[in-house]
Amino acid sequence: MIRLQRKRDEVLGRLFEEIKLNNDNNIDVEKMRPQIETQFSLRKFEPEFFSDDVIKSLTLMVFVAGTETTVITMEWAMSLLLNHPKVLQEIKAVIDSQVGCEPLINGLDLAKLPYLHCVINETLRLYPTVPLSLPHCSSVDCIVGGFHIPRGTILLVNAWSMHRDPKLWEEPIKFKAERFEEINGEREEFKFIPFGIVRRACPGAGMAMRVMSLALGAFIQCFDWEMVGKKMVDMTSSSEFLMAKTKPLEAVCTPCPSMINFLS
Ligand code: HEM
Repeated sequence: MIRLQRKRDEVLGRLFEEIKLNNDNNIDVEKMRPQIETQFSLRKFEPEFFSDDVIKSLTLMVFVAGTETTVITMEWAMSLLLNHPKVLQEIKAVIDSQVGCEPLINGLDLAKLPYLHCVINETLRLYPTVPLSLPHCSSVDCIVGGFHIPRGTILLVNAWSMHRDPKLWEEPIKFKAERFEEINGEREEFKFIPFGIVRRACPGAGMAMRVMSLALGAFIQCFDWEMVGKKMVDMTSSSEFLMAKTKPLEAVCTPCPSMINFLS
């Protein structure tokens, strides 16, 4: 642990030095910029709070909370699409007609691809990457579902079972992305909570949805995807804090003829 922490400190330290060198005399509060730069610029106003250690921890949190969750969800989404080739073809057709071959899909195109958004939501419903969310602690005595919960109890919310509850969802086990076309807002009835809810909900949810849509969109725009052999992709999940696939996804991708110029 100590060795790893030192290594982590070195990497972040180098990143800090680079940013400090580039920006020492050049801080423009209005400009869009990476999170670390923003924190450095805030140090001017609250030097005691924004110490190197605090900035390092906040930066690290974004890596820890943001990378694996996003990658695991994309792997689930791609696996579901391979097992449902018609849905994959449908998205591909929309990308071909709405975005075309060049340039690569960008943020503005996402508004034209609502179905891709539904596919990611349906993936997060069936395979919520953080199935038990993060532990919370009750701040007062309360009664939930008839159970008395004393103040100070550590609580886990089982998003996985809520997302598959037949009382809340029609055909809950079925992959049916179109169900999200009808759901008005992702927080409807709080039955869909892959990012938690309210005050301590995931602050990276918007970014995660955007990054996943862009990456999956680009994969589909650039390549034709097929399963390896005739077997369906194995969808067994691990039972860890982050719910990953037990068997990593293997797939065959071939560059789309129309994208070869762009890709090369
Ligand atoms: C598919 C991707 C992601 C999923 C499924 C996910 C899910 C979650 C969940 C369930 C929580 C706990 C919410 C609660 O306590 O009720 C959480 C917290 C958090 N997430 Fe995410 N997340 C994702 C991506 C990201 C990204 C991209 C970032 C940052 C760029 C991020 C940063 C955080 C942070 C900092 C917290 C802790 C918030 C707090 O305790 O107040 N997450 N996330």
